[in-house]
Amino acid sequence: MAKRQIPVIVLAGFLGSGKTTLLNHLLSRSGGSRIGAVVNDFGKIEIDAMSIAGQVDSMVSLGNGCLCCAVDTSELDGFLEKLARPSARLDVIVIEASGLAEPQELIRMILASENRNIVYGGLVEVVDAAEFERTRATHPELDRHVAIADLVVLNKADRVADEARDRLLETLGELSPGTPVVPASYGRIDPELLFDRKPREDHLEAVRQLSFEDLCHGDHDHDGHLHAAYESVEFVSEEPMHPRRLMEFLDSRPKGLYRIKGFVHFGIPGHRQRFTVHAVGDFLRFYPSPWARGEQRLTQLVMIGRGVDAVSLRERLDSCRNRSAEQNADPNSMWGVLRYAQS
Ligand SMILES: Nc1nc2c(ncn2[C@@H]2O[C@H](COP(=O)(O)OP(=O)(O)OP(=O)(O)O)[C@@H](O)[C@H]2O)c(=O)[nH]1
Repeated sequence: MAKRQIPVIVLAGFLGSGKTTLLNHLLSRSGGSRIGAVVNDFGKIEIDAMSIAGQVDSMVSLGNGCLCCAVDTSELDGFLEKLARPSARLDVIVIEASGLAEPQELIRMILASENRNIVYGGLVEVVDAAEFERTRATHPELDRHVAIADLVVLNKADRVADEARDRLLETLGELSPGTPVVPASYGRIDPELLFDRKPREDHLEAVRQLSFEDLCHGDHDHDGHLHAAYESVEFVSEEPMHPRRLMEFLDSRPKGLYRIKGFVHFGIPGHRQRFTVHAVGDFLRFYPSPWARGEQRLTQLVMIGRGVDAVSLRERLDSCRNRSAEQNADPNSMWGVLRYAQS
């Protein structure tokens, strides 16, 4: 009997569209299926990997830079080899691309892999219903990503009115005729939609054609990639953060700073939990949760944007450190943070 090959699904979508949320949903709803994940963070601190660790059957993390730019694909091959070994007993492997990755490059790497245990399983493109029209105006490349998808998830449907959602469904349908588009909130889609989906031949053809063009033009050009214009800035503090000052920073964050993610330690009595923070465009949320046992109380932030001044960002965040959190434990100081908190 022929050996079953493990499908490798690419999960892509612009910064903050909800890829990690969707992956976590899949992991919690996988039933008996065993899922392996490859997580590719854009920033140096692996926030995405930390946000899913613990739930996954097998995970490898590739931080600091887009996987789609790997000149040497042996790194990804090595990871796939590790995940696809029979002893891992995985049913499916999901590659969560960075929010700035070029999915067709990742698909090409999978197609080029000589690993006989795997097979390309399709592209799932996550679209942020609240941000898509704006993002696509600045990044027309996103249309191309939707066009080669095998499943489009119109995520954050809860953030738009019904009419806007219907318009978006229509637009997405036009961008990728014949491709299923499913509206979702918090990535809650039926896992069966992914696992039994075969990549469309015409989409694969489009990717292959690109590959041929690239060959004709020599080395492919990363300047045209989404991430060429973006940079990430990291901030780490062992000292707790001052809630009011941090809120001032977040409320006046520079326009080009599209994405912030990470964990914040305030250390204020009554609020000593880990506050996961997410900003996507204008959206801002804190999610309080207990620290893991033995986890170091740290603030770790990754900020991703265009034309941002890294030095000034770090200076501004430095001035948010609360050097004596105990003395400055004003019970009202958390109010601004709690306004954006969601449990
Ligand atoms: N309201 C709402 N928020 C959502 C939904 N899905 C995700 N979010 C929130 O959006 C933020 C970003 O979600 P992530 O899953 O981290 O997005 P991502 O695509 O993995 O982000 P990057 O890896 O940085 O590109 C988080 O605060 C999520 O809780 C949704 O359907 N509705």
